[in-house]
Amino acid sequence: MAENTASENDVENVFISMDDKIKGYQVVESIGDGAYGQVFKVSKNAKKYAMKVEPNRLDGGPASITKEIEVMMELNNRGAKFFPIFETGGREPKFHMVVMTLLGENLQVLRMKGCNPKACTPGTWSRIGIQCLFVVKQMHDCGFLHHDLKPANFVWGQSDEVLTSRVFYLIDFGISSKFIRHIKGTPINQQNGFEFRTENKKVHSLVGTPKYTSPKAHAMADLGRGDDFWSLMYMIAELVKPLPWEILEAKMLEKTKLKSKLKDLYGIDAFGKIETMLQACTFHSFPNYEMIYHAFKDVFTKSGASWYDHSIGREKICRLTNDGDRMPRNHVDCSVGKNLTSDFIFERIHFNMHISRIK
Ligand SMILES: Nc1ncnc2c1ncn2[C@@H]1O[C@H](COP(=O)(O)OP(=O)(O)OP(=O)(O)O)[C@@H](O)[C@H]1O
Repeated sequence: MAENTASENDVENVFISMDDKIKGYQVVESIGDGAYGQVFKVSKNAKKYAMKVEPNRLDGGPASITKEIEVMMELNNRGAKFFPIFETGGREPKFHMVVMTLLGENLQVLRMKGCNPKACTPGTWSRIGIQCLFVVKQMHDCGFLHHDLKPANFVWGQSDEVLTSRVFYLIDFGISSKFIRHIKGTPINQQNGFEFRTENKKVHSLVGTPKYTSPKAHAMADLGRGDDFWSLMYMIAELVKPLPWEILEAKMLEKTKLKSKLKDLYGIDAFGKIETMLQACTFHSFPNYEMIYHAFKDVFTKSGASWYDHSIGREKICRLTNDGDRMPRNHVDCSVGKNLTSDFIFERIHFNMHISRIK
């Protein structure tokens, strides 16, 4: 779906079986499939990890895992929370691979397991919206755009991790990009040692997954932080009710998306001002994160839901109910959203805050 996808015929044939050992990691089971390759649960020294494997391209072209490793390492080094931790990675004879923190199920799967996959309660979708906003903002604060925000790329922490099993992590940085660059001659960690990279006047292919890409992606514009938020807004709107372009493709999808209004997708007039704000965002703009936060927060408050409700949809998923019963409730850190007071989210990292003022 995403940019740069090589077709099956353009890549090495790679068959990984459950008995294989790769760089000392024992393959345990397959846990995910994507456009670029496969993801396995692996183990080493009694610890479990996730390993993503991407077959080499026959034309010798770059592997998206190389970019993924670069981004993951920088997010880790900058202390960004709720991203997988890089363990090891690199090139094998027939494929590239990366080993990282093993996380839980993705939002797409969780939604399908809920009692009504087509509609979550306002308390649930607003809570998820706030958590996802938090993690995306951290990525932006580190100077990166994700470019492929969609339910399959938000995953819960592992089910047996008390603190993180109900918090969304962001994965898949294969087409992420940096919108800032280091100014030569300044110390690498100095806050004001960065500037915007040059804006591309035109891009040549659609970046991201068509269902969730921003209107500007369809116009082949160089994307900025606001465009990640279009994707996030579409992704959360899909938890409210199916998107009008759900089953459409190509031109019809684009046409329907461009004439749809966020306030109608959410059925809430107040979401209209988020649309206006995002429409005004350029490559350089610092989106109004606070406006999005308050829109979700208002819905959450009115819903009367609790931060400690672990469900997706109206009914708790069986496995979660069982885990939840055993857990000390006040120790479960699904309260990440609860802690997102203005202070926490808006005066936290601000690594590139000054950049918003450079034009
Ligand atoms: N660290 C992880 N822990 C647990 N599951 C993971 C992890 N990384 C990926 N997965 C699972 O594997 C799926 C595919 O992973 P990923 O999105 O990274 O692959 P991809 O080939 O880049 O996919 P895409 O088609 O979106 O480009 C995810 O949706 C998720 O369910």
